[in-house]
Formats: sequence, structure tokens, C-alpha cells
Amino acid sequence: MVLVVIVAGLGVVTLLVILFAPHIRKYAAGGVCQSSAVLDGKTVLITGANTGIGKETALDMAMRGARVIMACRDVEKGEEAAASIRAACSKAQVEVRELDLADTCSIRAFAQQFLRDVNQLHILINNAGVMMCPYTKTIDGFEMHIGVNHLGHFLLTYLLIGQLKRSAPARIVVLSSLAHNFGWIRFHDLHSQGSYNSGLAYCQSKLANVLFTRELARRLKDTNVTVNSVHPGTVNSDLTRHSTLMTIFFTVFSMFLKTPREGAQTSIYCAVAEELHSISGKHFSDCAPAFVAPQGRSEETARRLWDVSCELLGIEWD
Ligand SMILES: NC(=O)c1ccc[n+]([C@@H]2O[C@H](COP(=O)([O-])OP(=O)(O)OC[C@H]3O[C@@H](n4cnc5c(N)ncnc54)[C@H](OP(=O)(O)O)[C@@H]3O)[C@@H](O)[C@H]2O)c1
Repeated sequence: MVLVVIVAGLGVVTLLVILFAPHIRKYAAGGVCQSSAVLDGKTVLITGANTGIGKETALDMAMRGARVIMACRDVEKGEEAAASIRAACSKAQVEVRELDLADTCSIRAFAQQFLRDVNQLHILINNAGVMMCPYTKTIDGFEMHIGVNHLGHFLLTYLLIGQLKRSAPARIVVLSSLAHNFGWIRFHDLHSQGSYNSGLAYCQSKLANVLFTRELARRLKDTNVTVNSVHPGTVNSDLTRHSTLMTIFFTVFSMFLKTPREGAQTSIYCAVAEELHSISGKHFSDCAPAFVAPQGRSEETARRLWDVSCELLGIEWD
């Protein structure tokens, strides 16, 4: 009897999903960037551009005419992605450069070479990220989530900020997440040495992205360089690779998730939409302003995180 009820229930659910599939897909896809902005003569730098949201963002920027620099930790994977972008868009000006955000020497070497070879930078998209890794540390001894998702991009932005200011109007887009709502900054144990939970470590790093965006926007006032953070939606990408449970969940519910192309829309919107030209320090999702958790709005936490980040990276950034 129980088995019959379960089978019948599953049948009804399957039927409903099939019937409503087009509506589910339309809802899951979220907002679309409507801007037809052309980026001829502009330079865009995207971290983690070899796959997922970063790759789709790179394709869109290339189609708009920008010179796109794809900063990837695995150059071979980056070249494969660049080749597929060139195949999709014959006029694409894309190039791959090596950047490992888990290694401050790599970040410094990347920035040094970039500043030597590239005269201008109009759009920086801090896209790369890791989620729910087992406990590991970066080369410099930072916990991997806070190290790659926050500190790596903090250092990269610091090294390139002069170039962005000289190229203004310029924009910075920071990939955060809805997950910032569930995070808090554990100043007493930023690197989770006392206790480690991979989910919370991810949430902490995504909250750090929001706080960094707000504090940087405050410091960039009157420079014509803006910075906004993004929740791309729940996107079926490689991000879940470290968690079997999340991979199963994402596979089973893939119909309810965004494709990477759909997930790239809010990054693209923040990078090019004309109406955002003077908007800074805000958080967006589905190409619209999004809710920021109270802990993401604390100016005191943002300033403290800024100081701690500078100290950890051995830099002075006023
Ligand atoms: N997918 C979602 O549902 C979702 C939701 C909210 C926020 N986000 C955010 O969106 C961003 C993009 O995620 P995605 O879904 O496109 O994930 P993805 O497909 O896994 O792409 C992540 C990218 O980051 C790169 N990366 C990881 N560690 C790096 C390092 N140490 N140095 C340089 N690059 C590194 C990866 O390179 P490899 O390929 O070499 O590993 C890859 O190119 C992330 O910041 C993520 O937190 C995603």
C-alpha cells in the first residue's frame, strides 16, 4: 500500500514538473541584461574565466567588442575556453593569462605583467571562486575560501586600482552570493583553525565580498570608478565539485537552476548597464537591486575587515 502511494506520488510530481517545465525554466532563468552597450576599445579582465559564469561573461564581453583578458589558474583550460569563444564569435579579442588567486606571488606577478603590457582597464570582474572545499590552505597559509574568494581578489584589486582610476570611467564587479546572508566574519578565527565548516567558510568569504564592495565604493567616491557586488542566482556550474551532496542536489534539481549563461546576466548588467554608471557599493541579483543582510551593511565590520585584510597581505591601502 505504502509503495503504491509513493509511486503514485512520484508520478504526480513528475507529471506536474513536465506540465510546468516551461514556466519553471522561465522563472529559474531570472533577469536578462537588456543593455546593448558596445565595448569597442575597452579592456575587460575576468578572473576564473575558463568555465561557468566567468566563461559566459567573457563571451558576452567579447561579443560587445571588448578586449577580454581571461585570468585562469590553468592556462590549458583557459586556452580551451578561449578557443570556444573564438569559435562562437569570430571577432573576439580574447587572451589567457595565468593567475592563481591562492598564491600572492602569482597575483603580484600577474599584475606586474598586466600593468607592463596593457595600457587600460575599464572593467574588472572578480569572478573566480571556490565552494565547500575540504580544509586546505593557500600558499600563504590563508584558509582557502577566505584566501581565494576574498583576500586574493582584494590584493588583485589593490594592485590594479591605479590602472582602473587612470582608465575611468571604470567598473569593478564582485561575485558574491545570497550565501552571504548565512555568514559572519569570525575575526577571532578568520582562517577556521579552531573549528572548520566548509559551508560556513564559503558564506564568510561571500559576506567578505559584500563588505569589501561597500568599503571600496566608499573609498572610490568621486573617482568615476564604481564597484558593485552580485548574486548570480543558483547556477548549474562546476562550483559544487568539492561536495558530492551538492553535486547530486544540483544535478537532480538542474531544471530549477540557471544555466551559466543565465547566471552571467547580472555580472554583465553590472559591467555595462548605462543606468548604473554612477551606482556604487550596491548588491544586485537578477539584474536588479538585491537584499543585503544586516551583517553586510555594518560599516564598522567593513572597515575592520579592510584593515585586517591589509595586514594579512602586508599592504597599505588608504
Ligand atoms: N554557481 C552558483 O550557484 C553560484 C551562486 C552564487 C555565487 N556564485 C559565485 O560565482 C562565481 C563563479 O562561480 P561558478 O558557478 O562559475 O563556478 P565554477 O564554474 O566552479 O568557476 C569558478 C572559477 O574560479 C576558478 N578558480 C578557483 N580557484 C581559483 C584560484 N585559486 N585561482 C584562480 N581561479 C580560481 C576556477 O578555475 P578552475 O576551473 O581551474 O578550477 C573557475 O574558473 C564564484 O565566485 C561563486 O562563488 C556561484
